[in-house]
Amino acid sequence: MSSERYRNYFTITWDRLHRDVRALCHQLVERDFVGIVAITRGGLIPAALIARELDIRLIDTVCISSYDKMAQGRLDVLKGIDHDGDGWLLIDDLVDTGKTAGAVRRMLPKAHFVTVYAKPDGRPLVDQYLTEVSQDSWIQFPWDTGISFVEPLVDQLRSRGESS
Ligand SMILES: O=P(O)(O)OC[C@H]1O[C@H](OP(=O)(O)OP(=O)(O)O)[C@H](O)[C@@H]1O
Ligand code: HPA
Ligand SMILES: [Mg+2]
Repeated sequence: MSSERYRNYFTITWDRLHRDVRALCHQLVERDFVGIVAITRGGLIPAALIARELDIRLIDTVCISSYDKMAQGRLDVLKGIDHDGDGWLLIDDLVDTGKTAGAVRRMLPKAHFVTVYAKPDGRPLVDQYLTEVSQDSWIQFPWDTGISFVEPLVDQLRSRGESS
């Protein structure tokens, strides 16, 4: 699928991500989980933070490749798992179209599936999420971005010939 369906950026900083994950943990802390299954790669970062908050040491992965930057491609399962997810917490960073979540749900039907961010099309596939993001927004994660210098506005305009 083409990246033209995204019209806005929803930018998440490290600090925002950490606060959001901690808020999600408040909704999970009363439950007992055997362990965590993280969906690579995006699920690995929230999984590590959630494992710390909930004191979970047993962490497994489902390894999936689907998007190439903003373009959705064929979904490849590189590593599956040999149980149905009963008692396990399944974590991804986000659900967008729901294609990845649908495939993992079929593998682990009994897992409790959470994401930090959810777009409307994928939302029904997860048990819990923290923040809803519009379907036409691309979520920019801190591991995909960096801090860079921004030229003062007057200099930007001068170099474009829009100001004296
Ligand atoms: O709901 P969907 O439309 O399937 O999109 C959601 C998936 O896309 C992203 O992973 P991606 O394939 O980009 O790989 P990554 O986790 O390695 O970055 C994200 O981490 C989810 O796993
Ligand atoms: O909005 C998104 N941001 C980052 N990765 C993604 N993979 C699917 N949708 C997204
Ligand atoms: Mg992913």
